[in-house]
Amino acid sequence: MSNSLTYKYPKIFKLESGKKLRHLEIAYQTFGTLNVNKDNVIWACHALTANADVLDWWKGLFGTKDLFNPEEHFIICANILGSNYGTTNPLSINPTTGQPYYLAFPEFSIRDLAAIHQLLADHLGIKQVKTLIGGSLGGQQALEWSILGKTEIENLILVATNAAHSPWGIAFNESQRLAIATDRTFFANQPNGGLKGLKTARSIALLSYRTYEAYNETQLESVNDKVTDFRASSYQNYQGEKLCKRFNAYSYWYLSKAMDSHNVGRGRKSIVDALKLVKANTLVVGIENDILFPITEQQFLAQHIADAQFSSIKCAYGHDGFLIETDKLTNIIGHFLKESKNKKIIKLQHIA
Ligand SMILES: CC(=O)SCCNC(=O)CCNC(=O)[C@H](O)C(C)(C)COP(=O)(O)OP(=O)(O)OC[C@H]1O[C@@H](n2cnc3c(N)ncnc32)[C@H](O)[C@@H]1OP(=O)(O)O
Ligand SMILES: N[C@@H](CCO)C(=O)O
Repeated sequence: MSNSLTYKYPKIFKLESGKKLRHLEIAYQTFGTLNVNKDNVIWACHALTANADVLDWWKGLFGTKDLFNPEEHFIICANILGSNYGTTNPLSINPTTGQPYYLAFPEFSIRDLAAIHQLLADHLGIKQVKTLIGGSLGGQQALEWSILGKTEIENLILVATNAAHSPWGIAFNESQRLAIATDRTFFANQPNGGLKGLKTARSIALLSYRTYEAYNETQLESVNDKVTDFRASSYQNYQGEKLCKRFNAYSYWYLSKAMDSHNVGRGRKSIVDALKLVKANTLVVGIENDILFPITEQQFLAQHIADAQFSSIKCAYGHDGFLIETDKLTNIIGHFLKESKNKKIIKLQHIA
């Protein structure tokens, strides 16, 4: 039912910056079967450190017993450029030197990630996506892809994301890169270069993914006499080390820069004009106490994307709630998709 595949793009991929990437490989997974009408595609875009296995990291929303069910849908998720889960990334071999790229990897943008989704869709012969969904950096890609307008996207679901990355978000990312850059091994260009820095970067990032309340709920001490060795300290260390076991500092560096670059208004008349280019039935979901992508950003998206619906969920976790609150997302998205289907039937009846 699930397939792990790689598409080797036969041409040179031209990045938004004008730089060129040879030997682009896109690692992706599919779940389920494309139906005869080719109209059951659900395309998920992953966030910063996830991978193409959407049934693993978004379980509860994607799975045999879930809303996006591979027995009914053809689910596709591609690992993004720069990430270390199979797609071309800074540790891949640079065909010019025969050595891994490391810091010679070209910088890329969210728009490049969207263009690569388009390449894969073309390769798979997919002209229509029933539902395109992404949260956080995944939502940024989904939005850019919808604006690109080359594939017909029936439903677009944007969760905890924005139209342009905020100064606040960029400042968080820059602080994480500063942490990586203090680790001199990062500049030695070796597979585990910068890991100490990456640990600190994840610790900083976590503060933006969680909330004051979440730390109180999970890390409060049960005794009052401690002066050191706090649970919250151990949690930060643990989370930093956990990421270092499955990621690398170079991918993190480049992906965080791509996130900073996100601005749908770039090279277009304005952000508002760019949002007007979205043709899909759109649902925007915000998390009420998300400090990284505050709810005003999703309200803005819903205000400027034609006929978009807006919904919010409560989650003590904050931003990472988009990965955790799958029951709430299932309710909201399920309802939206039902309404969207009814609207389509009424439209078709009208035409007939
Ligand atoms: C190959 C792959 O694994 S890639 C796919 C996995 N990653 C992704 O998809 C990226 C997106 N996912 C995420 O960002 C996260 O997994 C989330 C947001 C969904 C959940 O985060 P989690 O870290 O699981 O939850 P939370 O913040 O509550 O932390 C729980 C962990 O911290 C540990 N922990 C909690 N308190 C402490 C403490 N005081 N000291 C040390 N460790 C602690 C728990 O034991 C638990 O450990 P575990 O992850 O080994 O089970
Ligand atoms: N926790 C998410 C990032 C939040 O956008 C991840 O590690 O991918």
